[in-house]
Amino acid sequence: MIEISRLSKRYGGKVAVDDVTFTVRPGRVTGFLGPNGAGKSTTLRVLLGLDHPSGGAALIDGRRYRELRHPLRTVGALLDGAGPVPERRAVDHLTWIAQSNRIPRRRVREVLDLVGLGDAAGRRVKKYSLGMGRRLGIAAALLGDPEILVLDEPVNGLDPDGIRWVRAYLREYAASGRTVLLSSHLMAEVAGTADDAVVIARGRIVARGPLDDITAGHGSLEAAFFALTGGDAGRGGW
Ligand SMILES: Nc1ncnc2c1ncn2[C@@H]1O[C@H](COP(=O)(O)OP(=O)(O)OP(=O)(O)O)[C@@H](O)[C@H]1O
Repeated sequence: MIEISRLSKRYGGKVAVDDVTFTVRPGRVTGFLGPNGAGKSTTLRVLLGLDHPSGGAALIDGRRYRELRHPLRTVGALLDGAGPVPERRAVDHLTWIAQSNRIPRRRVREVLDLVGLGDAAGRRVKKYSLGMGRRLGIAAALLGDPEILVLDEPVNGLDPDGIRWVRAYLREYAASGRTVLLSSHLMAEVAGTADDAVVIARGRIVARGPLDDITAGHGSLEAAFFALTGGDAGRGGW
């Protein structure tokens, strides 16, 4: 369970996240949706202990990330910017993460096979395509076999096969009673994968709840979003 309560984050005088509250429940895929610059990554960075909140709290199973005893076994994350050393082989990158988190080495092979990189395990990461890099990031998130997955824009750079695989995998993950938070600026992506949605614009939550409730009366998630925000998608585009 993820609980974000009254979370705020300012960078200097700029408010990136403003009094944000929502819950992500087990057994469901929750889409975290908003235009570029809405505050999604900032919220996730605070949740994963990479940034301090200016106010409020972001808790994982009732604790701050830094208080978790086995962080990677509790929550697996894919965030932009935290890539592997390009010279490293994929298998070595994952082995290093596994060893530093007391995760059995055999799990490295398992996750590489799981994401379809079994045959490319020995290749240097700099030779990977964008899509392969995404798959490797997802493999790293899965290493600790966590109860909770937090993925920021996981399908960026993936080909249609990869997108289909991520969708099916996340659905299966949630169906087994685990928790999935999927951040995206792509409405169709969230509409096709999530059970619940949290919609953020300009740092504030504009809607949250079951996807069907949010879209009810609007025809589509896209129509709902523009109705909720008065047609203003925020600072960036979708
Ligand atoms: N380190 C920082 N210093 C200053 N401003 C920041 C910093 N990080 C984020 N911001 C600002 O906070 C706001 C929210 O950014 P954030 O990256 O959380 O949005 P986002 O919803 O994840 O967008 P995207 O889909 O483009 O990643 C933006 O206006 C951004 O410019």
